[in-house]
Amino acid sequence: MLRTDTTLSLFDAEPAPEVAATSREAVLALLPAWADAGWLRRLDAALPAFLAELDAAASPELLLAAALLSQMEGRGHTCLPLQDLCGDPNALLGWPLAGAQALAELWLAMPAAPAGWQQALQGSAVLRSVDAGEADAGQPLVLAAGRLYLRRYWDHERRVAAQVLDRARRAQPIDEAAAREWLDALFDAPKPGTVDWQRLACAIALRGGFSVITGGPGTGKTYTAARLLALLFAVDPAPERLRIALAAPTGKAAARLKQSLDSALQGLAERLAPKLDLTLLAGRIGAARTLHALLGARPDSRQFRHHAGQPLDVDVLIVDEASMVHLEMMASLLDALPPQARLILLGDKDQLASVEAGAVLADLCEGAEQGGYSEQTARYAQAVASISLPEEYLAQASPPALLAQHTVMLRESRRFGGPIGQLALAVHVGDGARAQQLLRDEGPQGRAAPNPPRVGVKETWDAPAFPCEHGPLWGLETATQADVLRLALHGRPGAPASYQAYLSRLALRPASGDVDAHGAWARDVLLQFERFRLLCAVREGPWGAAGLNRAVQQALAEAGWLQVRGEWFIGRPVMVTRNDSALGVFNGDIGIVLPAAGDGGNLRAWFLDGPRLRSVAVTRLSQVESAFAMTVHKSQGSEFEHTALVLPEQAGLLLSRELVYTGITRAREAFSLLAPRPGLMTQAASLPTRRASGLLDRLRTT
Ligand SMILES: Nc1ncnc2c1ncn2[C@@H]1O[C@H](COP(=O)(O)OP(=O)(O)OP(=O)(O)O)[C@@H](O)[C@H]1O
Repeated sequence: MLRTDTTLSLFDAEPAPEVAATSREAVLALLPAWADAGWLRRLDAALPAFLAELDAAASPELLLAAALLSQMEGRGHTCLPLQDLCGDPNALLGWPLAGAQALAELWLAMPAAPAGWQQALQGSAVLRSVDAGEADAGQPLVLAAGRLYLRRYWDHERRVAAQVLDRARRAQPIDEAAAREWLDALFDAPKPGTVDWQRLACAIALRGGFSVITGGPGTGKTYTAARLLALLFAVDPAPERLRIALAAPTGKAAARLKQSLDSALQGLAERLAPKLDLTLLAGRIGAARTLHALLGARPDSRQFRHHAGQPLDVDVLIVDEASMVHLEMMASLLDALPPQARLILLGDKDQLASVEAGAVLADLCEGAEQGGYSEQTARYAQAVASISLPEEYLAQASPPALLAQHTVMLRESRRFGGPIGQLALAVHVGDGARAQQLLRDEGPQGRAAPNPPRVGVKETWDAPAFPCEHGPLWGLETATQADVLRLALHGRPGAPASYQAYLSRLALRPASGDVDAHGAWARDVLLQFERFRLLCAVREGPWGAAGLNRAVQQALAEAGWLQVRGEWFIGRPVMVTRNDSALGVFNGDIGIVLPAAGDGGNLRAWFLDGPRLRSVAVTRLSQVESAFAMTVHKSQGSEFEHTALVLPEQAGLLLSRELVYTGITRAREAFSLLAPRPGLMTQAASLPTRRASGLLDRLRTT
């Protein structure tokens, strides 16, 4: 289940002196030292101390397990599976050598099998054993199905699974003849011997209260969602009252969803006229919002305005970029959705999960590649969508999993067939050698351009020119920070988009006073900035987002491109790091600091939400960071003409297959990889991550 990449086994450590048992005091004494060494966070060491105060009889096993659980939760896992803890603790925890050795010594005094752990954990006043049938008395820890949870995450998992399954079971009444007629109108006639997965996705989403449409970049998730909305609208008995809402985890992803849906609906209008008036449908679709805004986030609170007692006013909710929706948010969303409403999740199951705990979409889509459709689903697909599902997509297990009957994976990319798609595929299947070959060999076949001119840049950036023989893909596996800076400012042959595009526009500020021209200028600067981005695997260090932000900013100041004066200066790109619903800015929003229109305009951060331009006085923005470089995590939901992925010297478990895949799929026309030493990408491609969670087991219902 979990990655087993580690080369060190805990038990390879020097044999430690025989330790028969340990005490709670001994464990509590060790943990702060482990936090000092960086193997645990302070928080992880503080939790057992707190639990020991609540329960003076808590076992040493419980205190150690609580610290490890807290650390796991900080890395995105929702629980500590005892089986994996006993099987390969090192692979589970991913500690560096010194940490693994320290743990190995303590390990000798710990139970060797899950049953031993279970016994040592049970009976404490701070733990509720669901397996032992204990009642809920508000205990902070929960032991269920051999997994140790922080109470909160156990509760979220339970609620998400119950809600998803309930909604999937809630069959919607269907007039099959009408559905067939509309699917024929919405899609071209099925080609014999092929499966139109988009058509199937619409048919499947029509019959349940819950459905998932997954697929890689450009496979037509939004295109399909537009057709699905038209279908739902067409077959609804009272379409004029249908309330449709759109949402995504970030403002940018929400704006993209709305834009793509609008253009897909425009493309459909002619096809469906005069049978269906899509302007009426468009009028029923609300603005695309962030999930926080949709649910009604309250300042400094985890509670939302909408919940089961005050549900959302919606009949159909489409959530895009669902891979970024973490467990807690999914639980809140499902709670707030009226029971009869339909939820349609769109997303790429292979992308990185959110930084927060849980990988809900990946769990929901387990087995989506194989289909796993029941005979009943196959009959329905034939009757309603005229699709004959090949044997290989029918369920091997009997009875078939319920959720598979509500999930469709789109398989043909319309935008990503070229070299970038091939590279993403190679990484996705773990073929690092092929990925490297693509980065080395992908020549432009005549498209080579000379190195772009270098303007106003210090000599240090002018190391030997980047090679000319590369097209959309390029990798430099012995890169220096100067290479990264040079690429950021000049691009490379085959991929000219760089920060130079927006920097050169900064100088074109129109005469003061002309508000329209000022707005057009701000828009242009923002759009040019969005053409290129440096993405990092990590935040800290010279190869991390924070380090590169400082380096790029300093280099641009030295080169005279930016007049850096204090924190706020014209041209500083900023990323919002905390939702502020009062200001209307949300975590992940990217803006650029520019003056307000008018004489000596005060500095404002300007943002683009799709076509809408807005600005916020910089004095009101407290939670932002520079955005020349950003982590791959933060880049989800965005695409850039040219994306450069910078890998760090050391990233431990952070450097995963999903991270590199997500970085590559942010590139629209060109992708560059910069790494300080060879082999990092191959290593990452061989390391798939699976987050520990009990959701999958709960969802494996038939
Ligand atoms: N069946 C189809 N026929 C023609 N064009 C299609 C079809 N499906 C998708 N497209 C086109 O392919 C492009 C990508 O589609 P779309 O944006 O819906 O993909 P997506 O999976 O939502 O992408 P993303 O990964 O960016 O979210 C769009 O230009 C869309 O119009």
